[in-house]
Amino acid sequence: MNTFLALNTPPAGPFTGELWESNRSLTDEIIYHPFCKGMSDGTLPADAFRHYLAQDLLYIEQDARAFAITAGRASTYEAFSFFIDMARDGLEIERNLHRDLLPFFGVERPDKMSRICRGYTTFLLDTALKASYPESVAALLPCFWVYRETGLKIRKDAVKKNPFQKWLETYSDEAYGSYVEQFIQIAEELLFGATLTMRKKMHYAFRRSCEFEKAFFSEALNIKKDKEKKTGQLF
Ligand SMILES: Cc1ncc(CN)c(N)n1
Repeated sequence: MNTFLALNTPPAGPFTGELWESNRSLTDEIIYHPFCKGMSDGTLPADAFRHYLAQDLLYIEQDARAFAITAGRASTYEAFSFFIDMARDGLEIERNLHRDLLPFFGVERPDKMSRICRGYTTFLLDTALKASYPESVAALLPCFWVYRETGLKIRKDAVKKNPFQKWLETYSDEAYGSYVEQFIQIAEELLFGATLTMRKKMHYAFRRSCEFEKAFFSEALNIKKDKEKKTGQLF
C-alpha cells in the first residue's frame, strides 16, 4: 500500500518519502496538535494565538535570513535562485498574513524571543552558517512542508466563520504550495546524491526542526498555564 496517499503534499521521490515516513508520528503530532485543531474549529484561545503570532513575527525574519545564507551556499544556480526567492517572497507571503492578523488580534512586536523561538531560530541560523548546505536545506524544509500539510489538512474540516481563516488560507494556497513542491524536489536530489553519513545528518536536522515546530505550538498553547504557575495564581 502507498502510505503517501494520505499526504496532500507528497514527497518528490523515495528519499523525501523516507524522510517523511521516518518522522511520521512526529509530523502527525504537529498536524493534529490541539493548537491546530483549535484553529480549525475556531476554539483556540485568543491568548495562545497572540503569543504564537508575536513570536512568529520574530521567527519569520530569522527564517528568511537562514534562507538567504543557504542560498549563498547552494550547489547549483537553480537552487541559489530558489532560496533567494524563498528568503524574499516566502517572507512576503507571511508578512502579508501578519499584516492582516496582527491588528485583528491586537498583537505588537514583542521585545524578546520566547525560549522555543530563540532555540529554533538559533538552530536554523547555526545550521545555515556552520553545518553543510544539505543539512541546512533539511533543517529548513519542515517549516514549509509541515505547514503546508497542516494548512491543507485542517482547512478541510475548518468551521466557516473562523477568526483563523487567513492563516488557513495562506498555508493551503497554491502560491505557497508551489514553493513547497520545488523545495521537496531540491531536498530529494540532495538526499539522492548524499553519502550515508550525510543522509543521516540531514535526517537529524529535519527531525530537530520538526521537534521545534511541535514545541512552537505547544509553547503558545501552554503560555497561560505557565504564567499562572509562575505567578502562583493557580494555588
Ligand atoms: C514557527 C513557524 N514554522 C513555520 C512557519 C511557516 N513558514 C512559520 N510561519 N512559523
